[in-house]
Amino acid sequence: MRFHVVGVGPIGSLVAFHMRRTLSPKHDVSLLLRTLALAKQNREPGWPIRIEYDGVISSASGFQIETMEQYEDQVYRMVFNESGKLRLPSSRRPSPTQDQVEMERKSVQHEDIKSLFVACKAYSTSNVLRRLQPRLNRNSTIVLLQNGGLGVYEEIIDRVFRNPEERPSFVLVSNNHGAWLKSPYHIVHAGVGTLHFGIVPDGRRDFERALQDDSAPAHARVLNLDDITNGEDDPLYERYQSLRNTVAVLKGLSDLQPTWHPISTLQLHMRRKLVVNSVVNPLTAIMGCRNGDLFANINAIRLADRICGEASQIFAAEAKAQARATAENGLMPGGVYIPPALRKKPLMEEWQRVARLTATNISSMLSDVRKGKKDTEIDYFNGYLMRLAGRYGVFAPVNASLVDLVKLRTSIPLDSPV
Ligand SMILES: CC(C)(CO)C(=O)C(=O)O
Repeated sequence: MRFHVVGVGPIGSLVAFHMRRTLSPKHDVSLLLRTLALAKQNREPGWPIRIEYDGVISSASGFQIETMEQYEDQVYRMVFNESGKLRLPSSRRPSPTQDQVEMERKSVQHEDIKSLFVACKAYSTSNVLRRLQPRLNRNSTIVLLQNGGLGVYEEIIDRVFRNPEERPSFVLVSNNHGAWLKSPYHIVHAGVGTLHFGIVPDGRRDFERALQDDSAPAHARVLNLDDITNGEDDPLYERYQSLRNTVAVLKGLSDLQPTWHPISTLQLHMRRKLVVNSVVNPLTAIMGCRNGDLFANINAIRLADRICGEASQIFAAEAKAQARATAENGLMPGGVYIPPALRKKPLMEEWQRVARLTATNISSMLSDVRKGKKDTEIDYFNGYLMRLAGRYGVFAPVNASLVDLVKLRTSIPLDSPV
């Protein structure tokens, strides 16, 4: 089987490296680059990716390379002439109808993508997926590896794959590894963390069936690949084969410490990570400081206290609304359960733990600001919290102010003279 990786920055490269090292050579790992210019940055055979860990450099090669531009360029040249006008196939034939154009487009289309690991920035993900949409279908699997995954997933469902029947399967990942790009295709794995992941339910199949198995004590029940699909006798085998294989690959990336969770547990991990990013990223980006400058600073702690306080109120309101909806549907009337890990104190402890652990890091948002990028992931961190706050009627002025401050920061040139 072929596994594609799009977004070959630090995390995409780290995952591609470990995939290539773990998988047997009969499986392909293709790096899907956005531009031909990126493809030209690495001319070595097999396209080696180097990972530096504790000063030791290891390399993996044998990747296939595809570029999105190459594909789109081919499509473009089939359909349009040099002056950008619709090509007439021959002087005798009438100009092509929209259907014919579509057929030509399909004929130059690359093979379908079965399994796609997406590690590009949150703000470019839905555009990238829209460009790749012709190659993705309901038998494909998409793994979302980026920060801000909850907001990214909602956006993709809303803007790209609107029809649930035709939608690929989705795997969400909460990644805690710290990595940075030393030079193209040379990544420093600075902080070993974990990969928590879960399958988004699709209402067709219970991927967590093993957890209901009464024949085993609750603590001994584990998620089982056979609940995704157990082979060719399954009428939905074609639909879920790529999902099963993708989950098997993720489980096998042992150096990245992966754990497959039920979706409710995964959402908990993602919400905690969301709050960490909503504290560390905007504060480091606005102040131009390292993560480690925050966790012991009294003013940073006071600001973080308000961010975490608002976040915990939002999560509590969300839990109440969900309990109400469940009771209204007559499904499981009962009390409201707010996971203790989403209360203010544990959230405060979590961002301080991560900031201490990644003390020497330059956060990804500060790095975007320093590169002069206009886009940052703020809409997927504090901006996502704000959207939840609006949905559940919670007042979140500190998160709202941070969104504005980060946007102000990126709209004014850094250190412009006064
Ligand atoms: C956890 C943290 C803040 C580490 O730098 C991060 O995820 C980021 O920089 O985006």
